[in-house]
Amino acid sequence: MITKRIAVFGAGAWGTALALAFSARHNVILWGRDARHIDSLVATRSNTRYLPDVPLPSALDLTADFETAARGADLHLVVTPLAGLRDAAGRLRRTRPDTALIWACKGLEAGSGKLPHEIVSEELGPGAACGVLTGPSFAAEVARGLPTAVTLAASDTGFAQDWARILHQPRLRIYANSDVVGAEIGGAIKNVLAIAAGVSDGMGFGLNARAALVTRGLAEIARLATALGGRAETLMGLAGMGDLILTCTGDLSRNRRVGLALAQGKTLDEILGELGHVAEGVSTAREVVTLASRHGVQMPLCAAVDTLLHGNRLGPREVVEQLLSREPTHE
Ligand SMILES: NC(=O)c1ccc[n+]([C@@H]2O[C@H](COP(=O)([O-])OP(=O)(O)OC[C@H]3O[C@@H](n4cnc5c(N)ncnc54)[C@H](O)[C@@H]3O)[C@@H](O)[C@H]2O)c1
Ligand SMILES: O=P(O)(O)OC[C@H](O)CO
Repeated sequence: MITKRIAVFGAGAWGTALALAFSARHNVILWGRDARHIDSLVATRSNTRYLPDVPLPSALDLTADFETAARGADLHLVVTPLAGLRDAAGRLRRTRPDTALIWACKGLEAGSGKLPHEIVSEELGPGAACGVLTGPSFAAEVARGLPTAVTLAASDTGFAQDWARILHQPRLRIYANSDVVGAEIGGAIKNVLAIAAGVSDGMGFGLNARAALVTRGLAEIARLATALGGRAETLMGLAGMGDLILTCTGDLSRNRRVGLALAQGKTLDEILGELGHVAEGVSTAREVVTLASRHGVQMPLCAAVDTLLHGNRLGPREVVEQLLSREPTHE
């Protein structure tokens, strides 16, 4: 077994869960940007704000100093919301230009619509040693050691295979893949569709409607991914169908919970205030509509979510009626 020094950036639910899981076999340091939050983790040996009821092992180091975390690590794992990836990659370029970087954030960058690997390439240059960790994985379950399987995708197959082997554990299974675009599109768009599934379930549309939504949603994801150069089979795997099913059906999903609350008539501001976590589907819904239209890809479900979240005050029922009145096409 090879032991590595791993720096995890982002002390929210997912960063904490991954730090905990990897600390079973590696030397892990967890960085958070808020010194007071890190002080509370140090004092209580738990992350009561983002991942309650899970004790942090004594072997897990904690810091609010970015350079301290970055300096000695063999692997830099960025698990901030997507909004923090550009800044983290830029800081790594300055402190550790030789970085091996994996990110676990999902989404399209607000404003630019860029995928995570495009952000990283702009910050670190095109030849950086890097990849994305994604797939069906609720932090609370990984933190409890429940069996989980995810994808590590990198355009350099050797990087994906090497780090998948190093990070793999029996209860956190890691499958290597070389399709970064497919893996990232799967992870980004399933969050938008989970909001739709929450709305549908919250309005009592039933199990048939949810199955239709997941299936037609997967078709939307695959159309966009292939238009951008991804592979259709990636979307049949963990990073696509696997994560879509989990997030559309599992009530641990923050994105699904946004949809459930919209169906109750709550406003987006109220919902995000109460959630206390990031729900990446909210900003990704805006960006995916622009990206899809730029590539001539039809994504009616994602467009409906965007209308509901950011549009001209149509309620869930009107948006669903609009969708149902569309002319059916070939499957
Ligand atoms: N929670 C999960 O189950 C899960 C699983 C897989 C992937 N993800 C992805 O991981 C990413 C992080 O999710 P999370 O669940 O940990 O979120 P979270 O809301 O639980 O925590 C976010 C953390 O990041 C910090 N933060 C916010 N903006 C930041 C920024 N600009 N720079 C640095 N830190 C910042 C917050 O202070 C907080 O500590 C998201 O992209 C999410 O889609 C989450
Ligand atoms: O809670 P969500 O909706 O952000 O989903 C968490 C993970 O992405 C599930 O794989």
